[in-house]
Amino acid sequence: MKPLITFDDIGIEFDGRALLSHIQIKIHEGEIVTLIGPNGSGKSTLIRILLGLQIPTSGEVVYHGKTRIGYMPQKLHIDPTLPLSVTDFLSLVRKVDKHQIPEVLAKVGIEKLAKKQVHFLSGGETQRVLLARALLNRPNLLVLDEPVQGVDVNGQVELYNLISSIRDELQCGVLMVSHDLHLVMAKTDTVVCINQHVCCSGTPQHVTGHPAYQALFGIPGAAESIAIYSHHHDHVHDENGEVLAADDIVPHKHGTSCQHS
Ligand SMILES: Nc1ncnc2c1ncn2[C@@H]1O[C@H](COP(=O)(O)OP(=O)(O)OP(=O)(O)O)[C@@H](O)[C@H]1O
Repeated sequence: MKPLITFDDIGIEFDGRALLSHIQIKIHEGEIVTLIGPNGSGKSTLIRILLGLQIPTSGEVVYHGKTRIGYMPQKLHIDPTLPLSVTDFLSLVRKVDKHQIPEVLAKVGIEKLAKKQVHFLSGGETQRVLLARALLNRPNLLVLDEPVQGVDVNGQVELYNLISSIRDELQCGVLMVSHDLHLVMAKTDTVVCINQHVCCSGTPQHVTGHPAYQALFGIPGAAESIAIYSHHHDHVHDENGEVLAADDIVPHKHGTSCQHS
């Protein structure tokens, strides 16, 4: 598979503190890469760096050839007093060829909503409109920041299936942020877990093949709430997110104040 972009040793600091360090990720044509990580771990910042909206403190994004990015943000922000149909909304995209609009609406399965006001759309319909917008101008890299936000579980599965079939059809690369590895797993080629640095990465099978992960996913009902970031790490972070050297890891000593058994 041909590489599309590489995050090459990306680092970024805010207020003198490292948020991301030495991030190395390559995305290929036809590959779905899912970024997971705790809240505030820098997933959206990494996407902002890719979009050129944030300058990294170190490293660079390498674009291998011509990259046309289609971006789907987390949420749709539109003035609720503004009457705007789905077609009007998609027409606002810069340099859009309006003839493409019915085509992208059909691709995401909402051609019937072309004239509907965007404020009256359901959560799932809104996400499909945002996906349709990302597909305008024929991208070869789709960047999706939490594409299933505000959608019920069945709708989430449908959206992941749709993203996967779009990838199959367009052979584009896909980089998406997800909070739910459990649902997205079947539709992902590569999972990258970031928490300041790349903690672990590989196929979902590789990540979920770990005994600690399997133990958590094996408990019905527990998976959704606790298993998302539960894979094994070969290192320990301190309270600032820094990786501790082996010598600095102090084993826990039980005492009278312990609240556990
Ligand atoms: N321009 C900025 N200046 C200062 N701090 C920033 C800036 N941009 C992001 N941050 C901080 O960086 C941290 C990471 O934010 P980011 O949105 O990238 O995390 P995330 O992993 O996408 O989180 P979530 O899962 O909650 O969406 C946050 O604490 C945020 O406040």
